[in-house]
Amino acid sequence: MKIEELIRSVDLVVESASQNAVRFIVPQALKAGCDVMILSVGALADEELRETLFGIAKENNCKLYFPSGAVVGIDGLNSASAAGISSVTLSTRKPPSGLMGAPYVEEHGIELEKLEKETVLFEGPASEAVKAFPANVNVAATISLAGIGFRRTRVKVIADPSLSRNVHEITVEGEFGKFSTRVENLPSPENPKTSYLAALSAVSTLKKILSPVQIGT
Ligand SMILES: NC(=O)C1=CN([C@@H]2O[C@H](COP(=O)(O)OP(=O)(O)OC[C@H]3O[C@@H](n4cnc5c(N)ncnc54)[C@H](OP(=O)(O)O)[C@@H]3O)[C@@H](O)[C@H]2O)C=CC1
Ligand SMILES: O=C([O-])CC(=O)C(=O)O
Repeated sequence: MKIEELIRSVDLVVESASQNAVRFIVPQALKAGCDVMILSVGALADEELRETLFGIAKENNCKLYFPSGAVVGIDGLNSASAAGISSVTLSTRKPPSGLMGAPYVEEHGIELEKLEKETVLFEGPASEAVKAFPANVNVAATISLAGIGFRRTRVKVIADPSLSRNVHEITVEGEFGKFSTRVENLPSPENPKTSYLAALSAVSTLKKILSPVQIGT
């Protein structure tokens, strides 16, 4: 069955494919009246696409869901953003093999397999991080959407050969005070590229959509 036919017969589309899939499928799905859950959140760093999607969702009275993905702390960030937030930082540490193929790594000729100790590969705003590492720091996009946007959210990407887990640390400061979170993610049993928690967050978001009881922000 073609995508165009499929979206006419469903209530909710779950995108878990790629940033290109977000560009291609999500506008069509929203126009067809579907709610949409997006995992390739990095696509939303493109301001034009972001405003288009938010606009179509509003016009068609559809919901766009962005699960917490591979990070913890989006609940606190959501609460904190009801008042002023002064800074949000994300530090992502991955085994070098988890960063292979990233455009930033290719463009800079970084020889990941030769790294012997932890190495900071990138430091900059989330707007650049998600383009440099589209399959690795979608979490930076989710944090940007929940908090202070893609330009003000600061991201560090570190390759660490001593790691077997994907480690994401978030620090947020604002009128509420300050919090820090750290998660050490095991890979998904069926897909070593992606943290298991990201898949679980999609399952949890589905349950939240269907449940009459909502817990947490
Ligand atoms: N929000 C978060 O915290 C996280 C988000 N992600 C993101 O979620 C997405 C899925 O992750 P993951 O499962 O690890 O990715 P994979 O690359 O392992 O799998 C993606 C699958 O989607 C297919 N696909 C990609 N683009 C299209 C398209 N345009 N139309 C149809 N099928 C398509 C691919 O097919 P083929 O191989 O044939 O191209 C592949 O089977 C990725 O964008 C990833 O970056 C991942 C982890 C955490
Ligand atoms: O799975 C992870 O740890 C995070 C990830 O790839 C992403 O955010 O794109």
